[in-house]
This record gives sequence, structure tokens and C-alpha cells, in this order.
Amino acid sequence: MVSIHNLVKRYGDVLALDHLDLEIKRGEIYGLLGPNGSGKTTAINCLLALLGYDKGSIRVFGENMEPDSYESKRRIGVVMQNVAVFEELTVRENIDYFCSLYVKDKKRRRQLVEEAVRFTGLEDHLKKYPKKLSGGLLRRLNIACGIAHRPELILMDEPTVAVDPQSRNHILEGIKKLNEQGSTIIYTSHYMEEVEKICTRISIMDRGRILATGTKEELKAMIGTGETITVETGGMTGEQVEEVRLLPGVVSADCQEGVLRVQCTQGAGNLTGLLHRLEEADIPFGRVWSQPPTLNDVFLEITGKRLRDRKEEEEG
Ligand SMILES: Nc1ncnc2c1ncn2[C@@H]1O[C@H](COP(=O)(O)OP(=O)(O)OP(=O)(O)O)[C@@H](O)[C@H]1O
Repeated sequence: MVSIHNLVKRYGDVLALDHLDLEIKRGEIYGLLGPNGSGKTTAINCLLALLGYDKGSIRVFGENMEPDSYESKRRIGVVMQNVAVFEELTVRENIDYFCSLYVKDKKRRRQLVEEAVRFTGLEDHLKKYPKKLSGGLLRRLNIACGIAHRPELILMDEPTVAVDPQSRNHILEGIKKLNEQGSTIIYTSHYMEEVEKICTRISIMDRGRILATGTKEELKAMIGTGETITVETGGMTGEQVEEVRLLPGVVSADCQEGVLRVQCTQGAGNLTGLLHRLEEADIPFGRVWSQPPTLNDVFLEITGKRLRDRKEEEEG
């Protein structure tokens, strides 16, 4: 449905897209995951032919995408980072206005506006003006305006930035429903947990390049990092922790306030090896649990950088 090949975009000396390749199939919720400044917005703007580029090609619905590709553009819905609605129109009027740019039949439009309102949970706010809405509700309105005409392809650029958790959930559930109803979705974000939750395929981007692409399971299988094992112990000496660190398959081990955290490589037998070692050393332990690698581990291993997640941001 979308095919981007060898795309290069420079802003003066800044290389924003560095030979970017993307292949997005009908029916996907495709996640573009990357830190701020990695080129996500630039890629979206090029895809929409809002921005020229230096090299490469972009095809959407099997056609070259050009500034005057109006037929293709009618089939695309856009939800950009910056909220773009009319202050002098109410919530309902705004959604109806944007929908009217694509759908002339009034009866059909009424139906579509109602559906968009339901998708975004704006039922109780229809008569309000944008300036009376909270940040989260305003973003939901922005989304409703972008998707009301039921586009085949929806581009969403960080739609949940600065959104409260309730609105965030509404938005994520809405995206899944839109996809179930037939829309293909491209979703850019730097929130790993969101991408992990809703995206069927993910590309990890950094410095204008795609570093890895796959389902979340495929991405996790690409890296050497495996599970993290956590063990509640009665406390361990530095020497005992060091012995754990030297076990086969252990990348790092750390014990704080009696809680031992062991990062392992991928492979079987890490847990039994560790517990066996603790028993041998007469270290009593209580609860033990193991967590598979996260997208954060994937990102960290591929780029050497930590991608800030929402939880980390909230924790400051
Ligand atoms: N109009 C512009 N002029 C000059 N440089 C720009 C411009 N727009 C973006 N850049 C630079 O291009 C690079 C990619 O930016 P872009 O906004 O596409 O990244 P992003 O991943 O969408 O980040 P964010 O989430 O912060 O928007 C960055 O280095 C940015 O500073």
C-alpha cells in the first residue's frame, strides 16, 4: 500500500532521512518507533507530498505520490502532532466540516460524524468550543477530524503526546477499531509500550535510518538480550553477586535491598542455572519471576541508546 524506497531528505546540513526504505501492507498497524529528531515527522510529510525530498521514490496505492495526487490524498486521513481545528466551530461542527471536504452526502456524513464521535468518546462534548476542551479532549477532536471520512490509510504522528491516560486508552482502542474496520494505519511514536500494544509490525528508526523491522516478537528475537530474572533473597554479599555474574548466560547481575536482578542472554536454562547456584551457595530465596526482553531492550541493543518511555518520563 505504501512503498518508500531509498528516500533522502536534507534540511541544509542536517540529513533528516538517510536512504529510508519502508514497505507497508494493507491491513497493518505499522509503528515507526524512534526518539525525537529521528526523522518520523519528516518521513510522514514526505509521504504526504507536503515536503520535497532529495532522492528516492514514494508510491501510495500503487501510484507515485506527488503534490497534486488528489485522488490518493482523498483516501488518506492525517492526524498530525499539532492540533489543527477551528476555534470558532464546536466539536460537532469541526468534525462535520472536515468530513464534508470528502463526503458530500449529508445523511452519510451524519452517520460518519456520529461514528467518529463514538470512536473518540466525545459524546458529552459536542457543543463545546475547542478552547473549552482539555488537552486530551482536544487531541481526540483532532483525531476525529482526521478519520471521520473513513480513509483507507491513516497517518498518525505522535497522537498521544501530552495526553492523559484515559484519553490515551480511548485513542489506542479507537486505532485498533479503525484497523478492524479496514483502515491501514501508520503510527509514529516514541512510546514503546504503545507501539508494542497496538502495532502489527514495527520499524525502529534512528538518525533518519531504519535500523530494524519486524513484529515485536521478531524484533525481540533479533537481539542477544534475553530474559531478566528477579529473585527475592534474604540479601547477598558482593562476592556472591559476582559469582552469579560469572554464570554462563548472565550479562549482568545486581542485588539491592535483597532483590537480585539478573539480565541474561537468549537461550534455555538461565533460570535453572541461577536457582541451582543460589541453592549451592545456601542463599535462601522467596519469589522468583522472569520477564522477556522489551522493545526498550531491542532499541538499547541496536542503537546503544535508551529510548525514553512514558513510565520513565513520568518517573522523571
Ligand atoms: N524545518 C526544518 N529545518 C531544519 N531542520 C529540521 C526541520 N525539521 C526537522 N529538522 C531536523 O530533522 C531531523 C528530523 O526531525 P523530525 O522532526 O522529522 O524528527 P521526529 O522523529 O519526527 O522528531 P519529533 O518527534 O521531535 O518531531 C532533526 O534533526 C530535526 O532537527
